[in-house]
Amino acid sequence: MTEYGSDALIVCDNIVRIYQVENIEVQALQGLDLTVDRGEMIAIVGASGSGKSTLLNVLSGLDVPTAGQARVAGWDLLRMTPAARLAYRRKVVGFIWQQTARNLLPYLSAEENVSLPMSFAGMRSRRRIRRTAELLDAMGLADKARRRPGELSGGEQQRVAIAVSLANRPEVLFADEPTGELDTATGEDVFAALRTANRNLGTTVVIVTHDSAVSSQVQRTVAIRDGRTSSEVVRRTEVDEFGASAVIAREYAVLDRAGRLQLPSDFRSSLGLKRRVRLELESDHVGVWPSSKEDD
Ligand SMILES: Nc1ncnc2c1ncn2[C@@H]1O[C@H](COP(=O)(O)OP(=O)(O)OP(=O)(O)O)[C@@H](O)[C@H]1O
Repeated sequence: MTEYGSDALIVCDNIVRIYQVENIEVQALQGLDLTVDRGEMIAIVGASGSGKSTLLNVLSGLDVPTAGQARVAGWDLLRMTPAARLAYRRKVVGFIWQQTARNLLPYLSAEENVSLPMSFAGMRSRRRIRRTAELLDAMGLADKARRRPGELSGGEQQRVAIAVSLANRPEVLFADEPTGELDTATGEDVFAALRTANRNLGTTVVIVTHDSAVSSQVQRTVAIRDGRTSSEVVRRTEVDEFGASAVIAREYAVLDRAGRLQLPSDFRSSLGLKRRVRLELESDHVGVWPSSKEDD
């Protein structure tokens, strides 16, 4: 059997993150599994406190899980030296925060902000200038390159932030509520910019969001509940016999490596499924029945 997620770009295998707050343990992630393939653009959704930000912090190298395995582009996130962690954060991943002001240096122009990570990486000036112009152009901001963040709208600032995060050609872009502070139309522009990064530049994109306009437009939406992945919606475009295309969305329960899955609570309550269930293997599905009265 091949190793779990061996061909995926991001692999989280049973990750646990426990915070200790004064003698109380908070389990922010409780055995979370997730794989993301290279080139995917996915959304992560979930109620407040379900563990989304903790997961992004782990994946972007800001935080270290208590247990489990997490790998991104071959980097083992539980076993990195401080120097490797810095290199990982500079070269392998890009990050966009919800608070627009946190993404950019206020006293630098848009082009200076985009150019900065390339200077840190030691890129020669001529290449840097060319790439800065290309990135701002791809984000639809060629005419605003000289403006400082304070002279740009919230959506324009987020698009500059996307250009900054793409500067050193990261493998993955992580965005935590990138449209959270924006109105609908501006949020759409930011989402379009992320899509450009994904489609035209080939960057894998992972977005944590409460915004249904975002989560309904990506290929896959992963739902997190109580620090675990609980379900996934996969979307694909189907063309009918008349040539009309429609997006088909299908919801799946997540099956972990050990074969465990969670039955939705409304399924359990409507059939009275409790403590144990009877399983039967059919030719193309598995049947789940309540245990018989006599055995209860
Ligand atoms: N630094 C910390 N110290 C202690 N507990 C924390 C810390 N960070 C997060 N938690 C706790 O871990 C759990 C998950 O938090 P997390 O911020 O990951 O959730 P979230 O899904 O991102 O929520 P939101 O949508 O509100 O941002 C919560 O119970 C939270 O209180």
